[in-house]
Amino acid sequence: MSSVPSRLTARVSAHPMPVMRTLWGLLGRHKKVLAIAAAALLTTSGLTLLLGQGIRWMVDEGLVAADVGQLKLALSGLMTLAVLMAVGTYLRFYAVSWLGERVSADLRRQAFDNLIGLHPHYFERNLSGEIMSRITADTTVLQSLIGSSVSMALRNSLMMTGGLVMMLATSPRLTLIILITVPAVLAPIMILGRRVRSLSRQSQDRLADVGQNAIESIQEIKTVQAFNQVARTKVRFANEVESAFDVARRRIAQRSFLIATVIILVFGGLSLMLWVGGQDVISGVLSAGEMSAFVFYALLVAMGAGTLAEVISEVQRAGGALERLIELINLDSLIDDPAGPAHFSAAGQLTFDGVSFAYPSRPDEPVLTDLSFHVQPGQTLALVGPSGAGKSTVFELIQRFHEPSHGHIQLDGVAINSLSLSQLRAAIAVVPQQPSLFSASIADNIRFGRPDASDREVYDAAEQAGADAFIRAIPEGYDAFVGERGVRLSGGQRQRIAIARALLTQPKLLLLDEATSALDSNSERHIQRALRRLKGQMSCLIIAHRLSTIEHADQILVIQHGRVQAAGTHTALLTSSELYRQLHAQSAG
Ligand SMILES: Nc1ncnc2c1ncn2[C@@H]1O[C@H](COP(=O)(O)OP(=O)(O)OP(=O)(O)O)[C@@H](O)[C@H]1O
Repeated sequence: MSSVPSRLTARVSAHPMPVMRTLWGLLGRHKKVLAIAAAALLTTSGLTLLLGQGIRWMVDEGLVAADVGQLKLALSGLMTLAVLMAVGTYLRFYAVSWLGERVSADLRRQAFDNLIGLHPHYFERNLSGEIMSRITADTTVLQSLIGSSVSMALRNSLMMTGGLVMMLATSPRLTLIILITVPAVLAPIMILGRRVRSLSRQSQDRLADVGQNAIESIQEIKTVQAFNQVARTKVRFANEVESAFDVARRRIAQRSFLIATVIILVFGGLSLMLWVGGQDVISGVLSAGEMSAFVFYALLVAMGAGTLAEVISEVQRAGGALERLIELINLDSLIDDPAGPAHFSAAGQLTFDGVSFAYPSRPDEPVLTDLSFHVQPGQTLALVGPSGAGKSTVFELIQRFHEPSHGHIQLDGVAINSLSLSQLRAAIAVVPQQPSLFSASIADNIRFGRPDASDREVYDAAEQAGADAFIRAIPEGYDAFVGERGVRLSGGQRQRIAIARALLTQPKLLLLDEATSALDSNSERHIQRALRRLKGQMSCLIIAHRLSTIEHADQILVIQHGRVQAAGTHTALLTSSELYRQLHAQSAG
């Protein structure tokens, strides 16, 4: 949505040098193909230049001298050159396109590899559609840059240089006229090119907005339709599309103007040259063959300049795309593995020691203040409190999605930020408030945290989570496809699959955030019995609004405004805490 500022692109455009260095680094990994491409490029350019000499030979020795033998010889020479050029061009095209595809695939992977490990806060600031457009659209721009533009630029620069040398050798006077034209061509290219570049970047950003807008509306399609917002959504989308079109239109207008300017300047110069050169041939200073060869080289130079103008603006466009990709690849995660992770074997003892925290997006609003508690291995701790008190935030901190601003969190006596993220997360399993399922089968969803689990283990976990019976009642059973984000299942069914998924990983610390809120009391009792059977094998932290579900917890923390208001067992709290009594009465009523 356009109202959300784009952080991805907030940074001012990077200096071109690091961009070129990165590009070179990426290409440098494929030295063999690069060498083939370079050799083919040099050869075909050299051969093209030789063609001019073939033409001179054909005109002077064959046509003007009226010698059929020489004409034949010249033509066979030209034909041989053409065949060699065909082979060279084949190699060049293949190698260069291969490099384009390879580098964009490498970049796509690097960007995704870095993204998937970034701190979750990053994804709150940057919309998923926008990030995906970086990985797909920007890498495609790059593929065309390396796969054609760079090669075209190099080829045309070579031709221009070679053509100019040959022109000088043929007629320095005429060359002078061309040389005067060149700066007149290059100056407007540079100025207009810069404008095209900035518009290109804007154009890419607008496109990303369009993608994000569509993704959100489609993901929330039922909300959009139920609230009768189809027409307004269409208008909003249309505005995004039109604003993207408008920037694109301005970009192509600049670019068209750039191309038109180049054509006029180049052909103006050529006409001047033909006028002067034609007079030289008439007065006998130049031979007809030399004049033909000169025109051929001049055309090469002119076409080279024209193509360069076009390619330069494309290179600039891709420069923007590459800058953004490099930004993505080099982003450091705020949550990272420590340099030397501690040696660790989890038992499930958890300690919060004076923990305070505010979300990075609202640094001045403390969500947790001086929170301390202790859970022994195998114990169950319940967190209760009004909505927004900070209970789910406690779970986020345990999983190290954020760092506390003060205080320490320890798992089995080790600070969690001195454990590697995989050590920490292997010890924990979570059932979130809104369980997320992937568009795969039920079995695959349960296996998500332990892909190598056997069918038996999957069935057992489902049984403990009270899911086995309903899964078997579905015609395809465990192979049933759950739809995107699990839309084909009910809320309670999704919750039970999420519980099965968590139990299957055999965690030492199980975090249940309103995990049974959508279940009927029968299914809920079934899960509670299963959890009691597992007591001792894992510690359990439960957030619940229905207090009847946590009455048996070893310890209950009553949290309000991010602080512990009271702590104790159910019976103790009923007498000691007014807030607990209120919450209890509300949840019972
Ligand atoms: N990503 C976030 N960025 C900024 N603020 C957040 C974020 N997530 C939660 N908050 C804020 O932090 C506070 C605590 O939220 P939290 O989800 O921990 O509450 P809770 O006690 O679990 O509530 P509930 O019982 O409704 O689930 C709330 O005021 C919420 O608005």
